[in-house]
Amino acid sequence: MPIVEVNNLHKSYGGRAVVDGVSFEIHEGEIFGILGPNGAGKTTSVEHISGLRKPDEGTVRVAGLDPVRDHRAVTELLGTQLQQSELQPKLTVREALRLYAAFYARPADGDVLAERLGLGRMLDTRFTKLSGGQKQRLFIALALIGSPRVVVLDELTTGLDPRGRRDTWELIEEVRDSGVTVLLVTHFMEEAQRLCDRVAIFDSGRIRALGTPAQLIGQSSAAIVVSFHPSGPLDPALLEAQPGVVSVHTARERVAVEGSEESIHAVLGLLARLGVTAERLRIAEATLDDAYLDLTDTRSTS
Ligand SMILES: Nc1ncnc2c1ncn2[C@@H]1O[C@H](COP(=O)(O)OP(=O)(O)OP(=O)(O)O)[C@@H](O)[C@H]1O
Repeated sequence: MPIVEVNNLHKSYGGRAVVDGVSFEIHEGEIFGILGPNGAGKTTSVEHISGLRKPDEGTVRVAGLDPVRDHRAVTELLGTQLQQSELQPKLTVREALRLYAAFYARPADGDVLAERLGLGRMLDTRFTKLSGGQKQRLFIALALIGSPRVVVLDELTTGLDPRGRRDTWELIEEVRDSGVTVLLVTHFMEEAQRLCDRVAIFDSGRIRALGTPAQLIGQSSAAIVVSFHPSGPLDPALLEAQPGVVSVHTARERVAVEGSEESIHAVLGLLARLGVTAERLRIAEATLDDAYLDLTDTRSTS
């Protein structure tokens, strides 16, 4: 049974559809990613799962419960990452964990959680004295303090340096491995590709694509980029005419051909027939970033 079910969700503000018929399911034990440009309706959808918004139409269920009607019960099941501004600067890590533990019927042991998240030696440190990465660890700890079955992490690694981001990814994987389902809202494609079991790409209030990162990359029209220095003159129009080729770019004598897997064989076959050698040949697979740009209208609506 899915732990989260969103079915035909609609939400409008001032007559404008912000969430326009969104449906998806999150399976227990997975890391589910939500991606999309600013204003795509990601946070609004997630706030419906947390019971902070009431759908205009459609249904949302968390472990079979209605987040609005059964708000108290859903709060016990769902941990939400807090925004930085919601913490008192003078609170210590221990005080913050105790304070938030008091909201739940079956809280985790704050000291054990702090230890697990690498904050064991920071228990008496005030919030303002923590580094960006330590603050993020504390937010994850606070999201987990109620022993939730699902944890919602919204733009968790924004503002972190590459090292801090990678450390946080490992933490999120540990959280998933401990049996907690993770809903991750992110703008970072690399993060989604590395972490998420499945991803939904939102755009203008709708889901444009949903699947594993590999499936979404496979759906992208330009799944492969073949680039090389041709040993002799080469007409780009001949390359463009090959089956599976999406685009051809030439920069400083290097030719880059984007296309489907089929295009590799077609391009290499053409070069062989023309007697042109592909020097310094590189074949790169598309990333989730390429798939995202392909699948979304990247204009911001907010
Ligand atoms: N309470 C509200 N009243 C009016 N408009 C709202 C309200 N909440 C959200 N919106 C609008 O709904 C749209 C979607 O917002 P939402 O925060 O869900 O987008 P998002 O995909 O999370 O964007 P971002 O990546 O910028 O966080 C935005 O245009 C926003 O201005």
